[in-house]
Amino acid sequence: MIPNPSPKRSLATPPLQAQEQLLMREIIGLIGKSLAPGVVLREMLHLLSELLGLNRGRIVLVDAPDSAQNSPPGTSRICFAYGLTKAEIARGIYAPSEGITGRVLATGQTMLVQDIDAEPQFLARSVTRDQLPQETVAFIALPILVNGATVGVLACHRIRSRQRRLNDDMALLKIMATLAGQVLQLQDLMQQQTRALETRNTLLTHALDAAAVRYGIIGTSSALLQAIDELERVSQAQASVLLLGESGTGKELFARALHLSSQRRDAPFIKVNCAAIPDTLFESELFGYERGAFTGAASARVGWFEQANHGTIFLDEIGDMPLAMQTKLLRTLQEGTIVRLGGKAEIKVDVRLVAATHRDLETDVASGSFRRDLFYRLNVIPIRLPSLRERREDIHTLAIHFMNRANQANQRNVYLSPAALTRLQEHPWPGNIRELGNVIERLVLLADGPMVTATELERFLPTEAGGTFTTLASAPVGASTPAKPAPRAPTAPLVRDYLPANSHTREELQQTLAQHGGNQSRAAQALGMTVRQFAYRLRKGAPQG
Ligand SMILES: Nc1ncnc2c1ncn2[C@@H]1O[C@H](COP(=O)(O)OP(=O)(O)OP(=O)(O)O)[C@@H](O)[C@H]1O
Repeated sequence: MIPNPSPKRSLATPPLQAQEQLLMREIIGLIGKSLAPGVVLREMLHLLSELLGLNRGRIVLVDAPDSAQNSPPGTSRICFAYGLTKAEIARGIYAPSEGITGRVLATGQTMLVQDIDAEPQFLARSVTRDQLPQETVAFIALPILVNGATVGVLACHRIRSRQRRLNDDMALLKIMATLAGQVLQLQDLMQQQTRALETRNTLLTHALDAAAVRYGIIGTSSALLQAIDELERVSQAQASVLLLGESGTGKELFARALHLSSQRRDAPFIKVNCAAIPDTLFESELFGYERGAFTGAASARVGWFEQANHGTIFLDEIGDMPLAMQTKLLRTLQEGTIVRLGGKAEIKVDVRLVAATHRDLETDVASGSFRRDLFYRLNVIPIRLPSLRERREDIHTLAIHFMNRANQANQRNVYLSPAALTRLQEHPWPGNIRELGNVIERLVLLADGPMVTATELERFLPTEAGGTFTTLASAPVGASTPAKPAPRAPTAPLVRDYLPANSHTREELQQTLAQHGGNQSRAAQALGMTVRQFAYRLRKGAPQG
C-alpha cells in the first residue's frame, strides 16, 4: 500500500475522455436538480461504477456526536454505496484509525492499495474477498474534506490491470471527493438552517398558544388556574376585588382581565398608583376639583373616579393610601358618590373598584395605618396571585413568551438551550414575572449568539445575594457586533422598594433620565420606581411634592 500523493495538475492536462465528460455532465446536472446527498452521492457512485469501472463505491462518514447510533466517538460507517448489499453496508463500520478507511480519516491522506491480497491492513470488512474478482484488485480511498477537516472517505475497488491509466482515475476520484464534500457541506448548512427554523417554529407555536390564553395571562399551573377561575367567577359581580401578591406577580394584568371579562369592558379602565401620589394631591386626583378650589385651579378637573364612570378603577398599592383618603374612599364605596374638591354636589359614580397591594393589610390594620372597615369592604373578594416560585412549571412558557416578544421587537432570533430553560426554572425570581421578563429582554439584546446556553445565562441572572442586575443602558443596546458580558453594576433593585414620594431630588431624577438617554422607563427601573412614579415626581419637581 502506498499513500498516493495528490495527482499534480500538469499545465497540459489531457482532455477528458468521453466517459469522464459524460460522468461530469450527469453529476453536474444532478446537482442542479437536487442537493440531497442521498440522491447525488449515490448516483455519483453508480456512474463511477458504470462508466469507469470504479466498483463498489462507498462514502464513509464519521457518526455525528449526537447520532442515534450511540457509537463510541470517532466511529465511522458506510452511509452511501453502490453495488454493495444491505449486509455489506451494515458491516461497514470502522473504529478510529481502523483499516485503510480509518487511516484515511485519521490522516486526511489518499491511500492506494495496489493489491488488496498483499496488504495486511486491508480489512475486507464490508465486502469479503470471495465476492470480488479473482484477479488482482486495487482499493482506492480518498478523504472528503469540508472546511479543511476530513469528514469522510470516498472509496472503491478497481481491477488493477486496466487500459485506463490509474492516475486518470485518481484525478477523477479526487474531483468526486471534492464534490461530495461540497454536497455534504451544503447539507450541513441546510440542516443547521432547518434546525434554526424548527426552533423558531416551536417558539412561534408556543407564542400562538400563549396568545390564545385568556387576557394575556400566561401559564397553566394549578395555582394560576385557580386564580383565573376565581377571577372569572367574580367578573360579573359588582363587589370590590382585592388582588394580593408580591410585586411583579401580575396584579395589574389581573385587574385588566377582570375589567375585560366584565360587562364594563367597553367603559374605561383607570389605573391609579397610590404609591405615586403625594398625600396632598390624593383627593383632587381621585375626585377632581372645582374651579377655584385652590390657588392655581383655574378650571375644574374631573378626577379618576369620574373618568372611570361605568368602568373599573384599579387602585394599585392601596396600602399606601393616607388614612384621611381611606375614609373618603370608604364613603364613596358605600354611597356610590364623590364630591369634587372645593365642590358641594354629590356626583353619582358607577365604578367597580379593584384594589391591589403587595403588603400585608391585616398587619397594617393592626398597626393602625389602614382602616379596618375599609379593609373589610375591600376584602370581600380577595384573590391571591401566586409567586413565580409557587408555579415554576409556568416559567418555561413565560420565558418563551417574553423571548418571542423581545425577538420581535428587536428583530432578533435568540433562543434558549434546553439546559438554560431548566436553569431559569431553578432561579428563585424574587421579582417574579416582571423580573423574568426583564432578564429575557436583556439577554435577547445582549446575547453573544442566537443560542443562549446555561453558562451564558448566568451573567444575566441577578445575583442571589445582592438581588441586583445591570441596567440595559450599561451595555451596548442593539449593537450589531456580539456584546461582551455586561458588568454587574449594583444599579436597579430587583424588587421595587416602595419609596416615599420625596426620595429623589429633581436633579437626581433628571440626571438618571439623561444617563438613560431620556428613556423614562429605564430611568425609573434604575431608581426602583414605576414609570408612573418617575414621571409624576419629575413633573411635580420632587421633593417639594
Ligand atoms: N401570567 C402572566 N402572563 C404574562 N405576563 C404576565 C403575567 N403576569 C404578569 N405578567 C407581566 O409581568 C409584568 C408585571 O406584571 P404586573 O405589573 O401586572 O405585576 P404587579 O403584581 O401589578 O406588580 P407591582 O405590584 O410591582 O405593580 C407585566 O409586564 C405583566 O404583563
